[in-house]
Amino acid sequence: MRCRLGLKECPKNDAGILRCFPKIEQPFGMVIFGASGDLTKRKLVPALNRLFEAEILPERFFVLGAARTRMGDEEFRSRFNTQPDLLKRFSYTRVDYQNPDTFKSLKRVVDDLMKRFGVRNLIFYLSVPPDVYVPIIENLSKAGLNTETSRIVIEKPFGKDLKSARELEQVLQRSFGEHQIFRIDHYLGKETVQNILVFRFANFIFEEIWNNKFVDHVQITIAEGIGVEHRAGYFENTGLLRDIFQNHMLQILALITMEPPSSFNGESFRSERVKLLRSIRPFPVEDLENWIVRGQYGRGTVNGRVVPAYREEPGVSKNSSVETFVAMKLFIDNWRWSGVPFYLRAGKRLPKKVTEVAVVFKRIPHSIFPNVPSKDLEPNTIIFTIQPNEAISLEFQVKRPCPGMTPQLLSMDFRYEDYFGVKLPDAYERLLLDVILGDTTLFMRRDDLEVSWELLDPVLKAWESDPVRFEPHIYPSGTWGPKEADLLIERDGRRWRRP
Ligand SMILES: NC(=O)C1=CN([C@@H]2O[C@H](COP(=O)(O)OP(=O)(O)OC[C@H]3O[C@@H](n4cnc5c(N)ncnc54)[C@H](OP(=O)(O)O)[C@@H]3O)[C@@H](O)[C@H]2O)C=CC1
Ligand SMILES: O=C1O[C@H](COP(=O)(O)O)[C@@H](O)[C@H](O)[C@H]1O
Repeated sequence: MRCRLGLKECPKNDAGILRCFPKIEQPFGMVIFGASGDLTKRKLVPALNRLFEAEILPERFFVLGAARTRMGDEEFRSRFNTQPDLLKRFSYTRVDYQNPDTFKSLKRVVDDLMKRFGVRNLIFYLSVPPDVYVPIIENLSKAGLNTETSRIVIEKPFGKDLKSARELEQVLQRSFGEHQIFRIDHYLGKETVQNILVFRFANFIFEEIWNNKFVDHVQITIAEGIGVEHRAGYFENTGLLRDIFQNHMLQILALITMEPPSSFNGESFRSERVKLLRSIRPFPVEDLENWIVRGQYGRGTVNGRVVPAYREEPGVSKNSSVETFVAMKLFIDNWRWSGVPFYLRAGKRLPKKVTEVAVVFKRIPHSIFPNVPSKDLEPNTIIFTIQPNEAISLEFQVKRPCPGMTPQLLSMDFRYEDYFGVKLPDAYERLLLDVILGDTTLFMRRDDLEVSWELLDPVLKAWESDPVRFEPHIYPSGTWGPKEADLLIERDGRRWRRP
């Protein structure tokens, strides 16, 4: 099938990197608040660099870093390993996020850059901890920078709870139109996450079995081997539930379970996603421990390296009760999924970095094979390996090539890199492109946030109200979390996959 560029094959450069986005015509300026931080260095600038190398970015654009850290243009540029011609478009200015006067100076700097580069469209990227969003938005408005042609990108976790998320939305709506607001969850930019939709809705056979008549349970794992790194300033005020579940986990769950939208573009896709989130059963706070397990990594060994406990990390309180691991069980109360348990887990300092979804089907009702009871036959499973080694696998039974009738489980695997022969574009490449183009399809809508916080707020409040009862269970780094997380699924007669 030909793609929107009319190509039957995905073009790639000699490094095997996918190069098939159309060149953008309209000029833009991007102001990155918090540009001295981790996201800018690890994700935003590398994504801009790849778009630049692919000659996708327009001739006229600039990037202005804005943060409190004192540095000049050259020091800012020296932080990044990118094409020199790209760095020529980078500059830096100091701002105090709380001080309106510094935003007046910022406007002077921006106006000058807009003249120099012939730019009208401004993008403000808030790559700062959530606590700082509101003052930045209000000061952009006071300085008159929130023009009709400007756009604003808000990073997850979109506030800290339902109340602050609503306050953030009110401030946002006062300063920008809905079409100008890009609430980013970068998992939606991942090719493998988007492919869940193509797998489900471009193939007839899977949708017919994608329900409680055939599915026994679903497991979603978002595991990381890294710890909090140098992000204690953010993470100590956030925790794993806000950092990963309120956004990435719930978005993946929604794509796996939502009803088919009438169209991918426009509001239909986003509406079906929100409809699904609304059907998740609220957690019973009276016996929350039976539904949600909190963990915090202790000392241990990851990939052969001895690592410190969370509480020993720089910037972390010595008696911090912030969770670095969460496992939960939930139900989706609708016709399609009624009665099917969903087991979700995410954490830091686990044995490896892997994100996968496993749709586990029911066992056969009766075995016709001598000495092979149905309980010994592993069920069919469809596994979406979101990252790394991106793939989709189907596990099924075949006959072992020997006398008798002995089934053997094997896996049929589609691996992106083997099949397409390209390295997948990073999520931020696609999402930055969509921001520049003004396409909000892969971004969160305000009701996405409303619903996800409505679901998790009672959990956060319960944890805060009884810190002793909900003290996180310490687990050794390099393990799959506290044993309580295993009990969560094992008491239902199931077990976590070891991806
Ligand atoms: N890092 C990641 O992998 C990802 C991060 N995100 C989101 O992106 C945003 C930024 O993340 P990240 O770059 O990792 O964050 P950082 O902790 O690196 O903070 C970014 C910048 O914000 C400023 N900052 C840090 N703490 C405070 C504070 N308490 N008050 C005011 N300013 C502060 C600092 O700049 P200065 O002091 O110079 O002003 C810092 O360089 C967050 O909302 C995060 O959830 C989303 C996906 C992935
Ligand atoms: O949003 C976040 O995501 C990263 C993991 O992103 P990935 O694309 O590498 O899976 C996580 O490390 C970070 O804590 C969180 O803020």
